[in-house]
Parts: sequence; structure tokens; C-alpha cells
Amino acid sequence: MAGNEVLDKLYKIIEDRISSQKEGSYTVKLYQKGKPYIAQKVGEEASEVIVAALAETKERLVEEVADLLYHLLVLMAVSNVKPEDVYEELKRRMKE
Ligand SMILES: N=c1c2ncn([C@@H]3O[C@H](COP(=O)(O)OP(=O)(O)OP(=O)(O)O)[C@@H](O)[C@H]3O)c2ncn1[C@@H]1O[C@H](COP(=O)(O)O)[C@@H](O)[C@H]1O
Repeated sequence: MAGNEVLDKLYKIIEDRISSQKEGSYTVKLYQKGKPYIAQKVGEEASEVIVAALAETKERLVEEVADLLYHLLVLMAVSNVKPEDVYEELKRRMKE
């Protein structure tokens, strides 16, 4: 899988978890706690990215960015925002 396909694939898995309510899924656990809780998790993960960027190793930063991206995708999924919506907005802004 090409690197740029990973977020799309993860988003689809997240959508599947939410629709199937798969047992033992962390995504389902987040979904059941509701959007305010998921939004709060995004804030916490963003703070952890900041700490890692300023005071920890590159490896920790990579892990924290991955945590943030995952939680952001869950928040997008429960808000019915697709990755394509974000890609379109980024393309619209893009200056070359
Ligand atoms: N990419 C991720 C991913 N990144 C981070 N996390 C989870 O995010 C949590 C972050 O840790 P925290 O300490 O902040 O949270 P916690 O204490 O475990 O839980 P809280 O009670 O605080 O919510 C960990 O439990 C990680 O396992 C993820 N959980 C799932 N995925 C992927 O999402 C897909 C669906 O996973 P499931 O829903 O678990 O099947 C799969 O492809 C997974 O690989």
C-alpha cells in the first residue's frame, strides 16, 4: 500500500467498525462515548504531539502524530467528513 493510501484505508476501517459495532474495537468504544469525548481525545493527542515535538525523540513524535491522525479520523467519521472533503479543501488552497 502506498503511504498516501494509508489514511483512506484507515478511515474506511473506522467507518466499518462504527457500522458493524465490532466487539472489542477501540473505535466502537470511542463512538459509544460520543462526539464530545472524541473531540476531547483529539485535543489530548494534539497536546501529546506538542510535548513530543518540543521535548521527546523523533520516534515518540511519530507515534504521537499517528495517535492524533487516528483520533482525528474517528472525529471526522462521526461528523460525516470524508478524507476527500479535506483533500479538496487543501487542493483549493494549494499554491504551487
Ligand atoms: N490506528 C489505530 C490507533 N491509534 C491509536 N489507537 C488507540 O488509541 C488509544 C490511545 O491511548 P490513550 O492512552 O490515549 O487512550 P486509552 O487510555 O487506551 O483509552 P481512553 O480510555 O483514554 O480512551 C490506544 O488504546 C491505542 O490503541 C488506535 N486504535 C486503533 N487504530 C486502528 O484503527 C483500526 C480499528 O481498530 P479497532 O477499532 O480497535 O478495531 C485498526 O486498523 C487499528 O489499527
